[in-house]
Parts: sequence; structure tokens; C-alpha cells
Amino acid sequence: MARTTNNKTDDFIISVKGLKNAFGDSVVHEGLDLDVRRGEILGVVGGSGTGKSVLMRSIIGLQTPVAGEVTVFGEPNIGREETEATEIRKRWGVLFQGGALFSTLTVAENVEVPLREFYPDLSPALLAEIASYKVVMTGLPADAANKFPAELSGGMKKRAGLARALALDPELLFLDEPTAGLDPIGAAAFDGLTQSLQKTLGLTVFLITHDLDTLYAICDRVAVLADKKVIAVGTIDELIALDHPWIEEYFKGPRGRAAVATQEAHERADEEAARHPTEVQSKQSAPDDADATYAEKEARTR
Ligand SMILES: Nc1ncnc2c1ncn2[C@@H]1O[C@H](COP(=O)(O)OP(=O)(O)OP(=O)(O)O)[C@@H](O)[C@H]1O
Repeated sequence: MARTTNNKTDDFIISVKGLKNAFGDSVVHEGLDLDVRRGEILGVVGGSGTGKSVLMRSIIGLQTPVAGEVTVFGEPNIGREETEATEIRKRWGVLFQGGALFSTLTVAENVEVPLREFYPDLSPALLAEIASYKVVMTGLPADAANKFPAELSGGMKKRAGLARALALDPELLFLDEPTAGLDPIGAAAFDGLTQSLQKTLGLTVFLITHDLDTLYAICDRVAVLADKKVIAVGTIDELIALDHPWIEEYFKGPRGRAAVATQEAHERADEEAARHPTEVQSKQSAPDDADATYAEKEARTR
């Protein structure tokens, strides 16, 4: 694997070495290595079927590898005793592809699922209080807590899934294609939410995505899966400098160029806002729909 960033003081929260995964004769990973640094947002990219989700499942213990080592929080995470595994599972949250909410439970009840599993003695009042706090934390209106998933838009479902992933105050967050299916405004809002949660809660984020805007906007480093392994990991600039045909095509193709343009536009807008803070302040307090949060706009439409 090409390691484009060299830092001797690295503090790895996840370390994968020599991973092999196979389904029958079909080998998905072979000799895969990957380190995730504490506090970073690591984007994981690769063509469809390269095994991004299988890698995530191997790290969180839902997929038993044929060979290799997975260390999370400095502890080996393969073949653990159930009680030890439970202690480690408490320290991460997962947003699965599609949200994976229980359709017969309200949003609050969905958020309560991991709380009930890991802290069965919590009172119903405390469970409800924690659930509503997590719901609001993800930018959903408070009354979304009592809604069923079918009553929510795609963006709200993602936020509800995120609220559940945050239920146990995790140190590590796994997000599997969190912006898939969202419109560009909703996707950008979700990226902003992920980044602000990562900064305020000090999270490490393992983020599988096909969304180039997300990679440019919030990822500290990106790992590229191809040929059954992580072929490179580094910042986007470092990856592009590697001169690898797939990476080149991925980041410099039409979608990659559009993502760069979007990112540059955001940076210009941020600089403008920094130069004219009072103007921005007065705009923010105006009842202009363009300045409403995504959650507020979504809430108004129902
Ligand atoms: N439970 C399973 N049984 C058999 N094959 C599986 C299973 N889970 C995944 N696979 C296979 O492993 C390969 C990698 O799947 P995975 O879902 O990890 O890909 P991915 O990179 O996340 O793809 P995408 O970007 O399309 O979501 C695929 O060929 C898939 O069919």
C-alpha cells in the first residue's frame, strides 16, 4: 500500500493488518492494511463491490475474516469473548447504509434501542430524555422524536440513524454512505453536521462514501480500495500526486472537477463571511428561508 503521509506520533484508533475476506471462492480482500488515526475523518472510497462495507463489517465484528488482524482502541477485535466484545461495541456508533431504522418504532424508540441493550436499568424517563437530546443534536426538530421512519424524509431518516449511532456517546463513528440519496443541499448539510459533531465531540469518523463533495469538504484523509486492498491513503492532494490511473480518473474526472469547484465556492463564501461578519449576522437573523437550517426547512414542509 502506498502510505502517503508519514507521522511517527500517530495514535491509531483502528489498525487492520493482512486482512483477508472471502465468500466461498470469491475473495474480497487479501492482505489489506489500514490505520485510522484518532480524531480524523477518514473517507473510504473504491468502485462498487470493492468491499468497503465488508471492511467496515470486519472492523466492527459483524464479518469474521479468513485471516488478518483487526485492532480497535488498541485491543484485538476478532474472536473476542462476548462480554469483552460488548464493552468495545459501546464505544462506537454505526450508521448503516440506508439508515436501518426499525420501521415499527418511533425515532426516539429507535435511539433507545442501543441504550436499552447496553444499559438495561435506565428508567423510561431517562431513556426518553437521552433520546430527545440526541434527536435535537442531529438537527431534527424535537417533534421528530415521536414520528415513525415512514413519516420522515430521506434526510431526516439519515439524521435519525445518526441520532441512534450517537446514543451511547461513542468515540468512534462508522458512516456507510451517509449522503447517498440526499439532494445536494441536504448532503452538504449532513456533511456539515458530521464535521461539527466530530469537532465538538472529538470523534474519529470512518466514512464510506461515493460522494466527492463529502471527500473534499470534510475528510482529513482518504483510503482507496482496489485490487482487494487499500492501495493508497492520504490527503486528496497526496493521492492525486501518486499518478495512479483509477485515482486520477476518480478525482480528476468530470465529477471530481465539479466537486473541486463546489469546494472552492464554499471556501470563497466562508472567506466572504469572515470579511463581513456583521452582514452575515444580520442575514442570519432575518426570516429568510435560504438561511433556515435543513431540518427547519424539512420540518416546515410536513
Ligand atoms: N454476505 C455476503 N455473502 C456473499 N457475498 C457478499 C456478502 N456481503 C458482501 N458480499 C460481496 O462482497 C463484495 C463486496 O461487497 P461490499 O458491499 O463490501 O462492496 P462495497 O464496496 O461496499 O460496494 P458498494 O459501493 O456498491 O456499496 C461484493 O461482491 C458483494 O457481493
